[in-house]
Amino acid sequence: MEATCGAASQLSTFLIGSKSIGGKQNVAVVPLNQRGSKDCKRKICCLPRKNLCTRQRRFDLALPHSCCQAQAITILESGNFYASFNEDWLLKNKAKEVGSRLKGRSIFLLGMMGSGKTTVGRILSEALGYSFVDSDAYVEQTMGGTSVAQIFEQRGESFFRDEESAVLRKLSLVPRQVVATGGGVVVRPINWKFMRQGITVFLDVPLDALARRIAAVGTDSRPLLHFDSGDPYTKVAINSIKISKPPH
Ligand SMILES: Nc1ncnc2c1ncn2[C@@H]1O[C@H](COP(=O)(O)OP(=O)(O)O)[C@@H](O)[C@H]1O
Ligand SMILES: O=C(O)C1=C[C@@H](OP(=O)(O)O)[C@@H](O)[C@H](O)C1
Repeated sequence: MEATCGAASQLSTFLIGSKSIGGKQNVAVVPLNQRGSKDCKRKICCLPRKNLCTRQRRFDLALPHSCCQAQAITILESGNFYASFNEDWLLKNKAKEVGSRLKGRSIFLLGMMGSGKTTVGRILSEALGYSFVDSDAYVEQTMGGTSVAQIFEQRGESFFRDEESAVLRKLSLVPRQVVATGGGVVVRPINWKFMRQGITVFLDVPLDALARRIAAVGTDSRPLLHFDSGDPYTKVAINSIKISKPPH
Protein backbone atom coordinates (compact mmCIF):
# COMPACT_ATOMS: atom_id res chain seq x y z
CA MET A 1 0.00 0.00 0.00
CA GLU A 2 1.38 3.35 -0.89
CA ALA A 3 0.01 5.24 2.05
CA THR A 4 1.84 4.63 5.27
CA CYS A 5 0.25 3.07 8.33
CA GLY A 6 -0.90 5.23 11.18
CA ALA A 7 -2.27 4.78 14.66
CA ALA A 8 -5.62 3.06 14.97
CA SER A 9 -7.02 6.05 16.80
CA GLN A 10 -6.80 8.09 13.63
CA LEU A 11 -9.37 5.92 11.98
CA SER A 12 -12.36 7.47 13.63
CA THR A 13 -11.20 10.93 12.65
CA PHE A 14 -11.38 9.99 9.05
CA LEU A 15 -14.24 7.60 8.83
CA ILE A 16 -16.81 8.27 11.49
CA GLY A 17 -18.95 11.26 10.64
CA SER A 18 -16.04 13.02 9.16
CA LYS A 19 -15.74 15.07 6.04
CA SER A 20 -12.02 14.56 5.80
CA ILE A 21 -11.00 11.63 3.70
CA GLY A 22 -7.44 10.91 2.75
CA GLY A 23 -6.53 14.30 4.14
CA LYS A 24 -9.07 16.11 1.97
CA GLN A 25 -11.91 18.22 3.31
CA ASN A 26 -15.42 18.78 2.03
CA VAL A 27 -16.30 15.37 0.82
CA ALA A 28 -20.01 14.68 0.94
CA VAL A 29 -20.62 11.95 3.46
CA VAL A 30 -23.29 9.28 3.29
CA PRO A 31 -23.50 7.34 6.52
CA LEU A 32 -25.02 3.96 5.84
CA ASN A 33 -25.78 0.94 7.94
CA GLN A 34 -25.41 2.35 11.37
CA ARG A 35 -27.91 0.21 13.11
CA GLY A 36 -28.86 1.41 16.52
CA SER A 37 -28.08 5.06 16.01
CA LYS A 38 -30.49 7.30 17.85
CA ASP A 39 -30.07 10.16 15.45
CA CYS A 40 -33.30 10.29 13.51
CA LYS A 41 -32.06 13.20 11.47
CA ARG A 42 -29.25 11.15 10.12
CA LYS A 43 -27.89 12.48 6.93
CA ILE A 44 -28.18 10.32 3.92
CA CYS A 45 -26.27 12.63 1.68
CA CYS A 46 -24.59 16.01 1.76
CA LEU A 47 -23.91 17.91 -1.40
CA PRO A 48 -22.79 21.47 -2.03
CA ARG A 49 -25.65 23.94 -1.82
CA LYS A 50 -26.96 25.72 -4.89
CA ASN A 51 -23.85 26.08 -6.94
CA LEU A 52 -22.33 22.66 -6.98
CA CYS A 53 -18.98 24.10 -7.98
CA THR A 54 -18.74 25.82 -4.60
CA ARG A 55 -17.13 23.30 -2.33
CA GLN A 56 -17.50 25.21 0.90
CA ARG A 57 -21.26 25.39 0.89
CA ARG A 58 -23.26 22.34 1.74
CA PHE A 59 -26.74 21.17 2.44
CA ASP A 60 -27.86 18.08 4.22
CA LEU A 61 -30.43 15.81 2.76
CA ALA A 62 -31.83 14.63 6.05
CA LEU A 63 -34.18 11.71 6.11
CA PRO A 64 -37.77 12.54 6.98
CA HIS A 65 -38.46 11.73 10.60
CA SER A 66 -41.20 9.30 9.62
CA CYS A 67 -38.73 7.29 7.60
CA CYS A 68 -36.44 7.01 10.58
CA GLN A 69 -39.29 5.99 12.79
CA ALA A 70 -39.96 3.19 10.41
CA GLN A 71 -36.28 2.35 10.74
CA ALA A 72 -36.05 2.39 7.00
CA ILE A 73 -32.39 3.11 6.76
CA THR A 74 -31.30 0.64 9.36
CA ILE A 75 -32.83 -2.16 7.39
CA LEU A 76 -29.76 -2.46 5.22
CA GLU A 77 -27.55 -3.16 8.18
CA SER A 78 -26.94 -6.86 8.74
CA GLY A 79 -25.24 -7.70 5.51
CA ASN A 80 -28.54 -9.04 4.28
CA PHE A 81 -29.00 -7.22 1.07
CA TYR A 82 -32.39 -8.77 0.42
CA ALA A 83 -33.68 -6.46 3.11
CA SER A 84 -32.55 -3.41 1.22
CA PHE A 85 -35.80 -2.50 -0.45
CA ASN A 86 -36.44 0.57 1.68
CA GLU A 87 -32.97 1.97 1.37
CA ASP A 88 -33.08 1.35 -2.33
CA TRP A 89 -36.33 3.31 -2.43
CA LEU A 90 -34.88 6.13 -0.33
CA LEU A 91 -31.81 6.37 -2.49
CA LYS A 92 -33.90 6.61 -5.64
CA ASN A 93 -36.07 9.31 -4.13
CA LYS A 94 -33.10 11.32 -2.97
CA ALA A 95 -31.62 10.98 -6.43
CA LYS A 96 -34.78 12.41 -7.94
CA GLU A 97 -34.66 15.25 -5.46
CA VAL A 98 -31.11 16.31 -6.26
CA GLY A 99 -31.01 15.26 -9.91
CA SER A 100 -31.87 18.62 -11.43
CA ARG A 101 -29.41 20.40 -9.17
CA LEU A 102 -26.54 18.28 -10.35
CA LYS A 103 -26.76 19.87 -13.78
CA GLY A 104 -25.15 16.87 -15.34
CA ARG A 105 -22.13 16.78 -13.07
CA SER A 106 -20.75 13.33 -12.48
CA ILE A 107 -20.65 11.68 -9.07
CA PHE A 108 -17.58 9.87 -7.76
CA LEU A 109 -18.37 7.40 -4.99
CA LEU A 110 -15.61 6.90 -2.45
CA GLY A 111 -15.44 4.48 0.44
CA MET A 112 -13.72 1.50 1.90
CA MET A 113 -13.79 -1.84 0.17
CA GLY A 114 -17.25 -3.25 0.65
CA SER A 115 -18.84 0.08 1.50
CA GLY A 116 -21.29 -0.39 -1.35
CA LYS A 117 -19.86 1.89 -4.04
CA THR A 118 -20.75 -0.53 -6.79
CA THR A 119 -24.14 -1.46 -5.36
CA VAL A 120 -25.16 2.12 -4.59
CA GLY A 121 -23.61 3.37 -7.82
CA ARG A 122 -25.77 1.15 -9.97
CA ILE A 123 -28.98 2.19 -8.21
CA LEU A 124 -28.03 5.86 -8.22
CA SER A 125 -27.04 5.95 -11.86
CA GLU A 126 -30.30 4.38 -12.89
CA ALA A 127 -32.32 6.80 -10.80
CA LEU A 128 -30.42 9.80 -12.16
CA GLY A 129 -30.42 8.58 -15.75
CA TYR A 130 -26.62 8.58 -15.61
CA SER A 131 -24.18 5.96 -16.88
CA PHE A 132 -22.53 3.74 -14.34
CA VAL A 133 -18.77 3.13 -14.43
CA ASP A 134 -16.72 0.95 -12.11
CA SER A 135 -13.19 2.34 -12.24
CA ASP A 136 -11.67 -1.05 -11.34
CA ALA A 137 -13.53 -2.65 -14.23
CA TYR A 138 -12.38 0.17 -16.50
CA VAL A 139 -8.75 -0.47 -15.52
CA GLU A 140 -9.24 -4.16 -16.19
CA GLN A 141 -10.67 -3.34 -19.61
CA THR A 142 -7.72 -1.10 -20.51
CA MET A 143 -5.44 -3.96 -19.46
CA GLY A 144 -7.08 -6.34 -21.90
CA GLY A 145 -9.21 -8.06 -19.29
CA THR A 146 -6.49 -8.68 -16.71
CA SER A 147 -8.14 -8.67 -13.28
CA VAL A 148 -7.18 -6.15 -10.61
CA ALA A 149 -5.86 -8.99 -8.48
CA GLN A 150 -3.62 -10.15 -11.35
CA ILE A 151 -2.42 -6.61 -12.03
CA PHE A 152 -1.40 -6.29 -8.39
CA GLU A 153 0.34 -9.63 -8.48
CA GLN A 154 2.13 -9.18 -11.81
CA ARG A 155 2.85 -5.42 -11.90
CA GLY A 156 2.43 -4.21 -8.34
CA GLU A 157 0.21 -1.64 -6.68
CA SER A 158 2.06 1.38 -8.00
CA PHE A 159 1.42 0.29 -11.57
CA PHE A 160 -2.25 -0.23 -10.77
CA ARG A 161 -2.44 3.25 -9.24
CA ASP A 162 -0.94 4.77 -12.38
CA GLU A 163 -3.56 3.05 -14.50
CA GLU A 164 -6.30 4.05 -12.09
CA SER A 165 -5.25 7.70 -12.26
CA ALA A 166 -5.21 7.57 -16.06
CA VAL A 167 -8.73 6.16 -16.02
CA LEU A 168 -9.95 8.81 -13.57
CA ARG A 169 -8.47 11.55 -15.72
CA LYS A 170 -10.52 10.28 -18.65
CA LEU A 171 -13.65 9.87 -16.56
CA SER A 172 -13.32 13.37 -15.14
CA LEU A 173 -13.96 14.75 -18.61
CA VAL A 174 -17.28 12.96 -19.03
CA PRO A 175 -20.54 14.31 -17.57
CA ARG A 176 -23.55 12.36 -16.33
CA GLN A 177 -21.77 9.41 -14.84
CA VAL A 178 -21.78 7.72 -11.47
CA VAL A 179 -18.31 6.34 -10.88
CA ALA A 180 -17.62 3.64 -8.30
CA THR A 181 -13.96 4.11 -7.45
CA GLY A 182 -11.58 1.61 -5.85
CA GLY A 183 -11.25 1.81 -2.07
CA GLY A 184 -7.68 3.07 -2.28
CA VAL A 185 -8.29 5.84 -4.78
CA VAL A 186 -7.81 8.49 -2.09
CA VAL A 187 -4.11 7.76 -1.60
CA ARG A 188 -3.04 9.56 -4.77
CA PRO A 189 -3.52 13.33 -4.46
CA ILE A 190 -3.80 13.73 -8.23
CA ASN A 191 -6.98 11.64 -8.16
CA TRP A 192 -8.72 14.35 -6.16
CA LYS A 193 -8.07 16.82 -8.91
CA PHE A 194 -9.81 14.52 -11.36
CA MET A 195 -12.69 13.54 -9.12
CA ARG A 196 -13.45 17.12 -8.20
CA GLN A 197 -14.47 17.80 -11.74
CA GLY A 198 -17.57 16.10 -10.45
CA ILE A 199 -18.93 15.59 -6.95
CA THR A 200 -17.24 13.28 -4.47
CA VAL A 201 -19.47 11.33 -2.11
CA PHE A 202 -18.04 9.19 0.68
CA LEU A 203 -20.04 6.14 1.75
CA ASP A 204 -19.54 6.00 5.47
CA VAL A 205 -19.95 2.42 6.70
CA PRO A 206 -18.81 1.12 10.10
CA LEU A 207 -15.93 -1.31 10.16
CA ASP A 208 -17.92 -4.20 11.54
CA ALA A 209 -20.39 -3.99 8.66
CA LEU A 210 -17.52 -3.79 6.17
CA ALA A 211 -15.87 -6.81 7.73
CA ARG A 212 -19.09 -8.81 7.63
CA ARG A 213 -19.60 -8.05 3.96
CA ILE A 214 -16.01 -8.80 3.00
CA ALA A 215 -16.18 -12.04 4.97
CA ALA A 216 -19.36 -12.96 3.10
CA VAL A 217 -17.98 -12.39 -0.39
CA GLY A 218 -14.33 -13.25 0.21
CA THR A 219 -11.19 -11.36 -0.73
CA ASP A 220 -10.52 -12.82 -4.19
CA SER A 221 -11.10 -9.54 -6.00
CA ARG A 222 -9.45 -7.48 -3.27
CA PRO A 223 -5.71 -8.03 -3.44
CA LEU A 224 -4.99 -5.49 -0.74
CA LEU A 225 -6.50 -7.96 1.69
CA HIS A 226 -4.37 -10.83 0.44
CA PHE A 227 -2.22 -11.09 3.48
CA ASP A 228 -2.18 -14.13 5.67
CA SER A 229 -2.95 -13.14 9.19
CA GLY A 230 -6.12 -11.87 10.70
CA ASP A 231 -9.84 -12.30 10.57
CA PRO A 232 -11.87 -10.14 8.15
CA TYR A 233 -12.33 -7.44 10.77
CA THR A 234 -8.59 -7.14 11.35
CA LYS A 235 -7.87 -7.07 7.64
CA VAL A 236 -10.45 -4.43 6.91
CA ALA A 237 -9.29 -2.37 9.90
CA ILE A 238 -5.65 -2.50 8.85
CA ASN A 239 -6.53 -1.48 5.32
CA SER A 240 -8.77 1.32 6.57
CA ILE A 241 -5.96 2.74 8.64
CA LYS A 242 -3.62 2.69 5.67
CA ILE A 243 -5.87 4.58 3.32
CA SER A 244 -7.15 6.95 5.98
CA LYS A 245 -3.71 8.39 6.46
CA PRO A 246 -3.28 11.65 4.55
CA PRO A 247 -0.89 11.24 1.64
CA HIS A 248 2.52 12.86 1.97
N1 LIG B 1 -26.04 -1.19 2.01
C1 LIG B 1 -25.68 -2.47 2.04
N2 LIG B 1 -26.10 -3.32 3.00
C2 LIG B 1 -25.70 -4.60 3.04
N3 LIG B 1 -24.86 -5.15 2.14
C3 LIG B 1 -24.42 -4.36 1.17
C4 LIG B 1 -24.79 -2.99 1.06
N4 LIG B 1 -24.15 -2.44 -0.01
C5 LIG B 1 -23.42 -3.44 -0.54
N5 LIG B 1 -23.59 -4.58 0.15
C6 LIG B 1 -22.93 -5.86 -0.10
O1 LIG B 1 -21.56 -5.72 0.26
C7 LIG B 1 -20.73 -6.33 -0.72
C8 LIG B 1 -19.78 -5.30 -1.30
O2 LIG B 1 -20.53 -4.30 -1.96
P1 LIG B 1 -19.93 -3.50 -3.17
O3 LIG B 1 -21.04 -2.67 -3.74
O4 LIG B 1 -19.23 -4.42 -4.11
O5 LIG B 1 -18.88 -2.57 -2.43
P2 LIG B 1 -17.64 -1.77 -3.01
O6 LIG B 1 -17.90 -1.52 -4.49
O7 LIG B 1 -17.60 -0.50 -2.23
O8 LIG B 1 -16.43 -2.61 -2.77
C9 LIG B 1 -21.66 -6.95 -1.76
O9 LIG B 1 -21.82 -8.30 -1.43
C10 LIG B 1 -22.95 -6.19 -1.57
O10 LIG B 1 -24.08 -6.96 -1.89
O1 LIG C 1 -7.68 -0.08 -3.02
C1 LIG C 1 -8.19 -0.22 -4.15
O2 LIG C 1 -8.12 0.68 -4.99
C2 LIG C 1 -8.91 -1.45 -4.46
C3 LIG C 1 -10.05 -1.78 -3.79
C4 LIG C 1 -10.90 -2.90 -4.17
O3 LIG C 1 -12.03 -2.35 -4.78
P1 LIG C 1 -13.39 -2.02 -3.99
O4 LIG C 1 -13.16 -0.79 -3.15
O5 LIG C 1 -14.35 -1.75 -5.09
O6 LIG C 1 -13.72 -3.18 -3.17
C5 LIG C 1 -10.23 -3.90 -5.12
O7 LIG C 1 -10.73 -3.87 -6.40
C6 LIG C 1 -8.77 -3.68 -5.28
O8 LIG C 1 -8.18 -4.15 -4.08
C7 LIG C 1 -8.37 -2.28 -5.50
